[in-house]
Amino acid sequence: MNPSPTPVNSLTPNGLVEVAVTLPLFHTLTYRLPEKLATGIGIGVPVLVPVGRRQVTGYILGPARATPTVTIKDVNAILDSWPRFDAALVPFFRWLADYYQHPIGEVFRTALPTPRSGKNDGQEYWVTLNLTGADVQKPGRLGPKAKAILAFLKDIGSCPLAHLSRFIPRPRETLGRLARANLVILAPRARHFDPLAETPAAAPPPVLSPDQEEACQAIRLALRRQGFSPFLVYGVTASGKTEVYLQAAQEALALKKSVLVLLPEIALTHPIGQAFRQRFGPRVALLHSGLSDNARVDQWRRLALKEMDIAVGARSAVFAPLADLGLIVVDEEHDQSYKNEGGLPYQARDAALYRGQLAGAVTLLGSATPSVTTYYRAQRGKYQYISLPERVTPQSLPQVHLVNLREHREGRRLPIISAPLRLAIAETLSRKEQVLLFLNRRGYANVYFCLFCSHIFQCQHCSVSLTLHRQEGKLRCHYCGYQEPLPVVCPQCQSTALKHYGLGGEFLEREVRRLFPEARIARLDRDTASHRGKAIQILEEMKTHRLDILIGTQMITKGHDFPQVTLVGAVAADLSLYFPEYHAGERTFQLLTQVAGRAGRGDRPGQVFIQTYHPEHFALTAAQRHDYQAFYEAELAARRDLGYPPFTRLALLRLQGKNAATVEAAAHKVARAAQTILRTHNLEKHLRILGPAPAPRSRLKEQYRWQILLKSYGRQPLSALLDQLRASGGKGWGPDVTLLVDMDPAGMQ
Ligand SMILES: Nc1ncnc2c1ncn2[C@@H]1O[C@H](COP(=O)(O)OP(=O)(O)OP(=O)(O)O)[C@@H](O)[C@H]1O
Ligand SMILES: [Zn+2]
Repeated sequence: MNPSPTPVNSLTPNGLVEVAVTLPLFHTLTYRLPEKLATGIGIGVPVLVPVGRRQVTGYILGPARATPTVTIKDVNAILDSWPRFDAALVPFFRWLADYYQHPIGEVFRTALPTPRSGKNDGQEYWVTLNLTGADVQKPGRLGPKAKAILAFLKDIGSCPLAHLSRFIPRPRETLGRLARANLVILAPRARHFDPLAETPAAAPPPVLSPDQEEACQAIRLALRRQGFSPFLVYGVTASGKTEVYLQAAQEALALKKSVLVLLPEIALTHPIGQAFRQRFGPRVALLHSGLSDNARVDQWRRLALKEMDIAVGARSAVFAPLADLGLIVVDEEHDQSYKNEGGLPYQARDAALYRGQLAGAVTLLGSATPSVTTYYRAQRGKYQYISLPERVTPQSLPQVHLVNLREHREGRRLPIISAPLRLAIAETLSRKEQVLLFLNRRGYANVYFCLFCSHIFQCQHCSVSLTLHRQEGKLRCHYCGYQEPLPVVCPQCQSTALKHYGLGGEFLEREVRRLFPEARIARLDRDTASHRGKAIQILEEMKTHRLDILIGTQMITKGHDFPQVTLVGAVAADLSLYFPEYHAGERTFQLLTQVAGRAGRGDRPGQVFIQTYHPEHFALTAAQRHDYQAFYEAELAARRDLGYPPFTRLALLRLQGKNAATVEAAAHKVARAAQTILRTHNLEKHLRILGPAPAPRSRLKEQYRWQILLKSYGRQPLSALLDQLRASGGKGWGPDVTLLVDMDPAGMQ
């Protein structure tokens, strides 16, 4: 198919092009496209350009917007012939840079897969037989290896060289001779990676429930009308949202539009990708950072070249090069994983909404636990509201029990699994049904300390305590990766009375194995799923009932459809309540409702045990009663009182650097500058500046951190302040201090 990038040479008679270079620059640069490079090159093509003495990767955004007065340098080379994005996406990238106050070059660095390096990367050699079947018998003077190769190829015609080498060792030299004799053709081909190759055969689509039918009608109507049309699809767990997305995609494809589906977690892209592949075949691409670089680039290329027109992926798939975008689905829209930390700090759901607006696409935000902000907007009519209040599966929502841990001490001991939960697990196992245990903490214990002098083992690079990983015999920092062997004496008082508290998944697993030695048990968290494919494998084992009990962090709470799970235990439901964040209650309600939603999705009823010290907290009681509305109203009232989103917009200014004193000084300087701007621009009524203060994690990865929180009524005052601030901080805020703007921060940590 034709790559057909929008040609720039026809648009730029003077040969000047605008290039975004992958450097922390807030502006784009102008280069001349030499005649010899100009043919076929277009918007989105990666090029090599000189910046100072360096050669830097950049992307062509279009003809130069203005003719600069300085000398203009030439584009040095074209790195690849196919465009990474088309003209329609350029305004999207500009918006990202602008909204997130981020250097435009870095936007591209975050958004795009890196161009291939190395010559044959992404290509492989194929061997093809160049004879008719009869001729194969003829050539008499060939050695045994040559004959073996021809015989091998006779059956299959052609295959990758690597495949041939598995059967006929070291064939290259012989192949060279055969190629020179025109008996075989040896040529490179683009390597195809198909991450969804193993998709099992499809079951026929179900008969839609009346609610699903109604939802699909509304979405179809919007698709046919064409134009931006955002929806909140609020559907309880197992209400069949996936089927609604599939139906919507069907309609979009019928209208010759492309489809983008976002999921918050890599592990979820796989089953949903498979559901789309089953329905729509090989036009479905899978995009996430867990794929190899080559596979990712290959999927990207096939989308850009319009060989595929459905992209299913995690957060960064929001940048996927889909032309004629008609439908965007953001599943589990409430999920915090949509926020990128590090690099460009974008929120993929918010970015998807903007992309939908630019493309004139129907944009579906789906969740059983919509974020308060999304629900608020739907109530105010900004989004169309679709509700799927019932499960489509045979059983209704599970019964939820709150277990008050205060009442379940066993002597002086506080068991990690209370008696009621233990009994329920035993009964569930005896019925040959499955159990899911949720504990949102990794490792064995997250605090290791000296009983004698109370010394707490902390990371050398971060102001956080080290987590005990007992199996490995290590203390590890969950922020920077620092690790050390498990100490046996306290460095402060030389005592050997070292203890731990704050139990994590590793401990829970040990305990579960002890209590239920017969059960088949696995644990899924970032420790056990560190290598590619492992998470998918564990989830697959769970789905096919080769496991009885799955223990996991938030990775297992949402989206998954395990019909034989009838018991869910939330082991320490309060963990997320203790976070010093304004949305701690929201997060707790979401986690518990989602994990509860994994129970009873098949033929048999489900039940849920939530272990807590705060059974009276509204986030827990609402989760127990499956009462989103009650939770929402209580939460919204609190947000209004305290001036938090959706009533305000937040931005966090983070200052960081290696020297504590300069960072602190810079933080005060920024705060003073912000106050001045506030006064001079009459923004005081609309915006509040809180801080500066040391960040809750005052040191991370050797960087000292201070922060200033901006709370703004409306977006305008906030962007006015940030623009002014950037202008006044032109020369930087202090030696080796960086200022990062985190728009709509996910947390204050
Ligand atoms: N109309 C239907 N009739 C019967 N079964 C259906 C129907 N629609 C979907 N299902 C099945 O119901 C199960 C739950 O659907 P799905 O996983 O889409 O739920 P969901 O709404 O996305 O839930 P969650 O928010 O928990 O992810 C799936 O196994 C799906 O195949
Ligand atoms: Zn650390």
